[in-house]
Amino acid sequence: MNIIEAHGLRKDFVVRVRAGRLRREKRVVSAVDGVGLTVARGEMLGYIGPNGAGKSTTLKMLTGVLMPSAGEVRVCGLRPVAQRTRLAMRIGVVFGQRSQLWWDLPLRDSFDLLRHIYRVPTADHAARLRRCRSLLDLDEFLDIPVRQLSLGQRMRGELTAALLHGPEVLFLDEPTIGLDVVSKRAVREFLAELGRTGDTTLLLTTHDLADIERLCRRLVVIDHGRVVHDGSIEALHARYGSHRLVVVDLDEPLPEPPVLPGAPLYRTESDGRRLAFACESATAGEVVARLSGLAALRDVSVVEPDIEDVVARLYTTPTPTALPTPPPPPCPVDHEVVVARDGVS
Ligand SMILES: Nc1ncnc2c1ncn2[C@@H]1O[C@H](COP(=O)(O)OP(=O)(O)OP(=O)(O)O)[C@@H](O)[C@H]1O
Repeated sequence: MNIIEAHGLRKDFVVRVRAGRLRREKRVVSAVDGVGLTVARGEMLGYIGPNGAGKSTTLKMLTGVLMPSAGEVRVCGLRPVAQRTRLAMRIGVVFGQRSQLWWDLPLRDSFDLLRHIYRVPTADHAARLRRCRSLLDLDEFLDIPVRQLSLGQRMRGELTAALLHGPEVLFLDEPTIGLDVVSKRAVREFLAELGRTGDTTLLLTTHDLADIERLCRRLVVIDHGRVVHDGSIEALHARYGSHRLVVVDLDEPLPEPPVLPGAPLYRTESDGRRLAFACESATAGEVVARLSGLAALRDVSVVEPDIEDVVARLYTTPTPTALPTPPPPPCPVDHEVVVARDGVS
C-alpha cells in the first residue's frame, strides 16, 4: 500500500499586486498545479525543484499545514488537514528554517516534553533517544539550551525531536541548509541509516543535490508547480543524454582527434594533452583499450555524469513538459486565501 497518495494536488494563492499608485489587483499564483505523487512505504524520495517551484507548498499540504485548493491527498491513509492530529502522531517533520524545539530549554527537556505530548511509552522513548544520541553524537550538547546551539547541533536535535514518537513518514524540508561539511555528513549518514532499516518513509526537499545522490533512489522534480520528472537519477541522465566520461592524459597531443565508435570526443584540454570521451554505447574499458593502441596514456580516470549539470539543464528548459497527470477529482473545498508570503491559510 502507498503511504503517500496525492492526485491532482493543487494550491492557488490569491495575492494582491500593485497595479498603479493606489490600485491593487488580485492575482492567482498556482504554487502547486496538479501534482500526482505516490510513495511506497519505506521509500526515500527526493523532491526537488528550482526556487519557487512549489516544494514547500506541497509538503505543507501533505503534512496538513495547508488546505489544498483541489485534488485528493492521503498520508498514512489519513486526510492531512481533516485528520491532522491523528496524522501528527504518525509523521515527523523537519523544516530546516523553523524549529520545533523549545528555545529556552535544554535539548534533553524538549525531548522529555515531546514524550509527554506524543504519549510515547517510556521504554520506546528511551530506546529511540539512545539510538539518536549515538548516531548523531548528541551527548555533548544535550544539556545546553536550544538558543545556544550551533545550527548543526540544533539540526541534529530537530531530527531527533521528529523521530522520538516513531513516525512512519519523515518529511524533511532542506535539512542540511547552512550546515558545514561535517554536520552535513552526520545528518546524511543518519538519514541513510534510517533508510536502511526501511521502517521510515522519507520525503526530502533540498537544493543540495549531494543529499539526493547519497540518499534517494527516486527523484521527483517539480517546476512551476508541476511534476517534470519522476524516476531514478539514472533515468534523468538518460533523458538528457549525459554519460560517464573517460578522461585521459597523454604524454604528447595526437595530430588528429581520435574517432572512437560509441564514444564521441566530449572535451579537449591542456593543448590536446587531456581528452574526455563520452561513453555513449562504448564501455569505459573499451575506450581505454582503443586509446592505449593510439597513444601513450599517462593517466586515466572515469568521471560519473554530474547531477548538478543535468538538473541545471532541466531547470533551465524554457517550458518544462509536465508529466501527464490524471484529471483531478472534484475540488473538496472552495478555498481561496489572501495571505502574506509566510502565512498559513
Ligand atoms: N503564503 C503564500 N502566499 C502567496 N504566495 C505563496 C505563498 N507561499 C508560497 N507562495 C508562492 O508559491 C510559489 C511556490 O512557493 P514554495 O515556497 O512552495 O516554493 P519552493 O519550491 O519551496 O521554493 P524554495 O526552493 O525557494 O524554498 C512561489 O511563487 C511563492 O511565492
